[in-house]
Amino acid sequence: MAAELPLLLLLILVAPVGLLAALAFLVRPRAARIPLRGRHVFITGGSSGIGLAMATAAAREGARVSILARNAARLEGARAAIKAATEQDVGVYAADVRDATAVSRSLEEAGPVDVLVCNHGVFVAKELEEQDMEDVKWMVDINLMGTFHLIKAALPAMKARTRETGVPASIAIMSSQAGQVGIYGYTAYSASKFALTGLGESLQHEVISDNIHVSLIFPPDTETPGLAEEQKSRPEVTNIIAGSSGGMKADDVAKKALNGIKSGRFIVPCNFEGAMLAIATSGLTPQSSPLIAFVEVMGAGLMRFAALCFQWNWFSTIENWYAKNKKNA
Ligand SMILES: NC(=O)C1=CN([C@@H]2O[C@H](COP(=O)(O)OP(=O)(O)OC[C@H]3O[C@@H](n4cnc5c(N)ncnc54)[C@H](OP(=O)(O)O)[C@@H]3O)[C@@H](O)[C@H]2O)C=CC1
Ligand SMILES: CCCCCCCCCCCCCCCC(=O)[C@@H](N)CO
Repeated sequence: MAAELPLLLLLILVAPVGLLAALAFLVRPRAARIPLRGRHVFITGGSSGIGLAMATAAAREGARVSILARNAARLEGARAAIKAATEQDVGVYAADVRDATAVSRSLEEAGPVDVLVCNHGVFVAKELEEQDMEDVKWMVDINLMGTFHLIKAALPAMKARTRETGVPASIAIMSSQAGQVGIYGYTAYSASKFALTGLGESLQHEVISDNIHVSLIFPPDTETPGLAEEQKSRPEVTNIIAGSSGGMKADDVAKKALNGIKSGRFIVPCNFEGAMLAIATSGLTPQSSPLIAFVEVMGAGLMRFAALCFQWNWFSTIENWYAKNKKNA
């Protein structure tokens, strides 16, 4: 026994180092740094909430920022607010992401993009039975189809630009923690956000040869005008379950998002629960960090167990709520 002890200690030490070395060789795509200073950052939904916070932070870092949204007055308000906060002038484009022609026109006017942030998004939480199909279609059209329109329109010039400059570019997509796990009240919204993961994973394969890195950002409930509006009608059960992940401020989400983009991360969690969710749902997602890959490999079983505990808790919440409110009586 005493003779085997050093051997055992050696194994315990060597095994993780060996795994880390293997992962350093394995992980793909290769890590990249994507600078913001002096580059063109185009942010949809940049007139409010998370998009406005990202536009402000990017301008502060010395990027040339363009923002796109529908409401021209809110765009002008955002332009003034960013100017006041950073002394930078941003370009504003009034367009609806559902209108492919208007999106193309805006991108043409704005010029080639280095960092495309598809952040626009709409959400109304309701049980599917209570939700009109118009609202389902509205969320899918804006959150999913709008993102397709943007990427289709921006990609050719982005590719030409990376070829010309050799500096990596980024396509960032704003998902949600409701894009990692389905939640009561979010059938349409979650579907629109889960779809973005499929879009992003496939797209990363297609654009890696052009030195373009895709980032998917997964915020929890975040204090924004959009959330304030949503909370007026969000089902109580949705409120309780969404409360499993700590709420954030838009500025903090913006900081996490921009850091993720700059380090070329594919999955960008925003808080501690988000980090757990990222491990639990890592599946076949691209990963450029050996260290995070190590945590994913080691944490997979434990996070699956944690996930089952969360589901136990959520199903209990639903059961209790229905019992109390006699919905099924
Ligand atoms: N706040 C939260 O709790 C969370 C939000 N998210 C996601 O983050 C993103 C931003 O959310 P948040 O900041 O709360 O949203 P807000 O409602 O505060 O802002 C939404 C922005 O998107 C724009 N927008 C909406 N529809 C369209 C459209 N059809 N065409 C062009 N622009 C549009 C809005 O401008 P206008 O109306 O003038 O077009 C506005 O600038 C969304 O994708 C959301 O799903 C993810 C997790 C949590
Ligand atoms: C393995 C361990 C798992 C750990 C924790 C899981 C917590 C999940 C909470 C999900 C919250 C979803 C909020 C959606 C916010 C949103 O997008 C809306 N506000 C609309 O904008």
